[in-house]
Amino acid sequence: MAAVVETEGLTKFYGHRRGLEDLDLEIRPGEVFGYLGPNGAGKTTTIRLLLDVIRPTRGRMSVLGMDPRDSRVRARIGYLPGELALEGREKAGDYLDFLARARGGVPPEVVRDLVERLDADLSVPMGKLSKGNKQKLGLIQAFMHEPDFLILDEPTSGLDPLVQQEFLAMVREVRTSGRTVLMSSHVLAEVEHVSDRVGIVRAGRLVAVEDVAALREKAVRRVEFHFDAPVPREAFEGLPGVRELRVEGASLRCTIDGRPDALIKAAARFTVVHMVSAEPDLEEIFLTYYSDEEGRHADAGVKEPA
Ligand SMILES: Nc1ncnc2c1ncn2[C@@H]1O[C@H](COP(=O)(O)OP(=O)(O)OP(=O)(O)O)[C@@H](O)[C@H]1O
Repeated sequence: MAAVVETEGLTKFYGHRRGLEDLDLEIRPGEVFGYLGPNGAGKTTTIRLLLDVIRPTRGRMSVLGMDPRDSRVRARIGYLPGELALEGREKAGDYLDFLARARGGVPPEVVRDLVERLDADLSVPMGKLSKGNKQKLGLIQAFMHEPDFLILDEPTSGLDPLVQQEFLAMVREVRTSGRTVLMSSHVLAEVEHVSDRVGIVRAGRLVAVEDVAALREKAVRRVEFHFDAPVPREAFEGLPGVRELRVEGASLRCTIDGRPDALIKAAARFTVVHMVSAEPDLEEIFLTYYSDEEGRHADAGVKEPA
């Protein structure tokens, strides 16, 4: 099947300032693509180009197999902007009804269902919406007409953890139905559980595209085993991927790089009473893409405080 997004040498300069340069990107049908980078990396520029809000300095692109200037493209896209300009005294709920009609008559129960799922309070005038409710309204209008392609710019900002979970469930449902999602974020943790692939953009350039499953396999995990009796250190030395090995009496701690298979088989020769394996730290891998030759993190803004 044809790509949902295909760009070739896509470039945008704002005067002399680089917004995006030579982007070659392919987003496949039915995938959730996480588009990651720190502030100012070029994520919003990419999104605005795909939506024909701004025009490229050079390069070419197609969206849903068409030129983004083709007016038929927009109707098949659901878009959540990074910054929603929602002002005025009109009730937020009324504005949503207006959008539902403008999208060719979205059934009221579909809108109601989304309002309930995201626990949105739209009873107030738009100018008085809280940041979280503004974001929810933005999501509802992006999802409600069941578009073929969802473009979500920083979708989880301002959502509390429970609502974030519901949002991620909605994204998974979109994928299950064979539709496609592009979501930007500056935090890997926000997109890694739902993305099939992530693209990492920095200073206007795409520096990597990675399969999330492959990233996870490469990731470093911290592992602990507790046995019913002391174990010999030699039994665990030299195992593939095992580093920082510490054996103290009946406890073993180490990091494991890649598959834990050999370590688990070695441990299984003794009686394991307890085992702890931390989630792989993908953020660590992600940050290596942002390090310069000296290993410093070039963009401190990438990592959010925990
Ligand atoms: N309208 C504009 N005029 C001039 N420069 C711009 C304009 N829009 C973006 N830029 C510049 O282009 C670069 C990329 O910005 P962009 O907004 O695409 O980044 P981003 O990754 O979306 O960041 P953020 O997370 O802050 O939105 C930045 O250096 C930014 O200052």
